[in-house]
Amino acid sequence: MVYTPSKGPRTLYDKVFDAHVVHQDENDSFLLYIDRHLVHEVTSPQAFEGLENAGRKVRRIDCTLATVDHNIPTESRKNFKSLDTFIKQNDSRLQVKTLENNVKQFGVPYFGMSEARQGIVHTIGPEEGFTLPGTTVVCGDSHTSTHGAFGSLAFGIGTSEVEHVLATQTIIQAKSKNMRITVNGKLSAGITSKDLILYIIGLIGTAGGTGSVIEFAGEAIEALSMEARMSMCNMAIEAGARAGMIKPDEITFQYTKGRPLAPKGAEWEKAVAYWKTLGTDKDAKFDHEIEIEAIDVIPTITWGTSPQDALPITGAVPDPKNVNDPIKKSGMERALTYMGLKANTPLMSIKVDKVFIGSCTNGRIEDLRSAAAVVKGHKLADNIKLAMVVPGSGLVKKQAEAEGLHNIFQEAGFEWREAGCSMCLGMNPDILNAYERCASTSNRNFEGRQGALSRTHLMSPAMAAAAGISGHFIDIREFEYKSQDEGSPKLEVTSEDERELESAAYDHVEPAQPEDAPQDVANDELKDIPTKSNDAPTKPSSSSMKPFLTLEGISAPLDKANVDTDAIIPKQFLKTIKRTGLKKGLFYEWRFHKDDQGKDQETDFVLNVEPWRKAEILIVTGDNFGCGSSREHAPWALKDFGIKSIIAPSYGDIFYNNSFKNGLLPIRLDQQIIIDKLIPIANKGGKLCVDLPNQRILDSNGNVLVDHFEIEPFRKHCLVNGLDDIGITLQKEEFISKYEALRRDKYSFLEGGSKLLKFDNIPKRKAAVTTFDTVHQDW
Ligand SMILES: CC(C)[C@H](C(=O)O)[C@@H](O)C(=O)O
Ligand code: SF4
Repeated sequence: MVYTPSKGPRTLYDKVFDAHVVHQDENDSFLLYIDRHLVHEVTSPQAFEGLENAGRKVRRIDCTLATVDHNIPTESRKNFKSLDTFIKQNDSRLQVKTLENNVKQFGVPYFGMSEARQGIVHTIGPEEGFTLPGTTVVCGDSHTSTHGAFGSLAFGIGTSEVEHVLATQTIIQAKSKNMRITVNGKLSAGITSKDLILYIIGLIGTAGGTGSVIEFAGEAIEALSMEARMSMCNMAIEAGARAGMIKPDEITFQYTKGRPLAPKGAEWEKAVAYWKTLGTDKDAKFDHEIEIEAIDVIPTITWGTSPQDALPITGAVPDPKNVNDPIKKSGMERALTYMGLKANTPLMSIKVDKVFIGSCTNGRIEDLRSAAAVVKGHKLADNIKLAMVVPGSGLVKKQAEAEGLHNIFQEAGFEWREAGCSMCLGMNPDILNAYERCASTSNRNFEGRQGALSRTHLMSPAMAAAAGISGHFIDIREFEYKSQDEGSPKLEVTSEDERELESAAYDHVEPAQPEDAPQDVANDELKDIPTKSNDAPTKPSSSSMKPFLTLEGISAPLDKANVDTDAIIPKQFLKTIKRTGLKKGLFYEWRFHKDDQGKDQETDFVLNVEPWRKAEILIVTGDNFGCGSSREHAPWALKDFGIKSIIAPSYGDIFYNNSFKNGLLPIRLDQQIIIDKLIPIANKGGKLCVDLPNQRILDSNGNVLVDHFEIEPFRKHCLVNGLDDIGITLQKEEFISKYEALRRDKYSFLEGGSKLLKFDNIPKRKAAVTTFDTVHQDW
């Protein structure tokens, strides 16, 4: 179907969406062109494997950029010789080496561990100018929303979609709703965008943005630097939104100009002229509008196990006694127990064990500057067991060192680390021990996130640094700085300073490379990397789906809200390079506890008890099932256990999407209907029948319990026919090529992409890691 964008006033999201429609099908499902695809080691192995098994290539290596971030140790790389000696955890090493093998095989530009430009995907994209205004950006990672700070449409995808994008450079999408959050007035001195976004999530909740793309607008947003805008959009996903976006403006252009991959000369002018047209039109309609007064925002931290558990630092731990909703009340009680907190305790009296400054939310140069300004001249409090600063990228680290920030941190007792995700989710050795309390600048405080039974409090870099110095949470506005004399602390950086420092960050000289990196990766013995899956009878690719028609099976109740994907499958199970074998990890922290010998023992969690051990349908009473991370391991684990359908009031967007790609049917139903009609049956372990063709739910006697549930026609079509998305999209080659021709002309400033990256340290003849000469590959 030919797509005709609306002629009326449009939002920023509408405009970027419209500019990328390759094809619209009858069912209101769109094929969107993807300009930028970031790849990391956790969510890509199965995608590359699928590609290889189907004999497909990466369609646009110039639109693809890979790096390693989640699994890598953050200790000094001075003695880095090879991945074999440096990464001690076998599964982490395997995942990193698998990516190195894949980028080599498929010719994808890649920043490996011996590259100064390596870093967290969401830090390196903007740094390199790979992320550009008005583009579509995807990555197998939920915090891809970060890039929306440039006015790009940026969202996280699952592994099946990573494979889809690698193969076709497109993605199948439904149009989201438009939501605008306007922040009027100016933020008070010392209040950061992290405080603001925590405040917003506290207000609208982690499901507040579900189904929507949020545009952040208003005077306070326009005054933010690009890095501060990135922290905001980074956490849009924590508000349940598909993406967060901010209109590109002079601040955006200044930040972007001169980046290695930003357009130059006439192409730059052409690009800016286009980018200036992207702002929301005056009379454009939003489905939801929220207005906030900046003056109301004060330093904000979280107390519980969800980012929405945010409170002003002057507040106290909430009391479940004051809550009527039974699901909320029990969630609050559980969070208090988990966090080891008593109701009504003033937040500022809570002591801290560890401090983590870093992550894709707050691991950029401005974040480190504001933390260093706090730390300068102080020492860590005696009760702090560990405080670490982990720059978001090698270039951030270099810049910080050029400014002497590392000395400030180290003199105060902080550890100064190498770039990576680190303790944000602890897939590497940086984890909290059980019951340790951490002041963290990351974005998620889920149970077990930073280590089993760990306790995370989210806050801004300045607040985390101040907690380290004080030993307990403290209001940054009352903190006594010692560094006024030298022009520090800089809670705000003037745009002039900023420009100078930013350009310095990219004016780097490549460090001398260790002998066997990365040009010699080709010679590395990648013996432990299976290039083909051994344990599956059929080759796994996204095409191996059985049709879903009716399902009759035992139903199990789950009386919880905001079940995040970290809870569905904790991080330690993400290190697999396969799609199978994840049954043990499903709800791991809830299903198992350790006995005295450290062995796993089953708890009385519902899925450990007969008859629910054989449950095929999960009935969830609370909202927002599967929120958080984009890990497709969540539906893989559910399927591996035997769950084939989930019924809940609402879902995290990415999880919802990922489920369909794996033949797992998520059904949205009104909470009251679930509680009244389905839960009584599930509580008894009774059977339910999901009839997808007729969109209804019956009991085992054939009585209709729900005579209609909604499902998008395209998704239903694919499920009942067992259709493979990639196969469907490949039939639209004609439209994709046509779009690419238009793009080469109209958006010529996007051409070139990551293939323009220079790897000065890699002698041409040995450039095995990347093959830049093939831009458009034929199928
Ligand atoms: C590993 C990845 C799938 C995950 C995400 O999607 O967010 C991770 O980055 C996280 O923060 O939990
Ligand atoms: S949220 Fe944490 S783990 Fe996820 S990409 Fe960002 S830094 Fe990495």
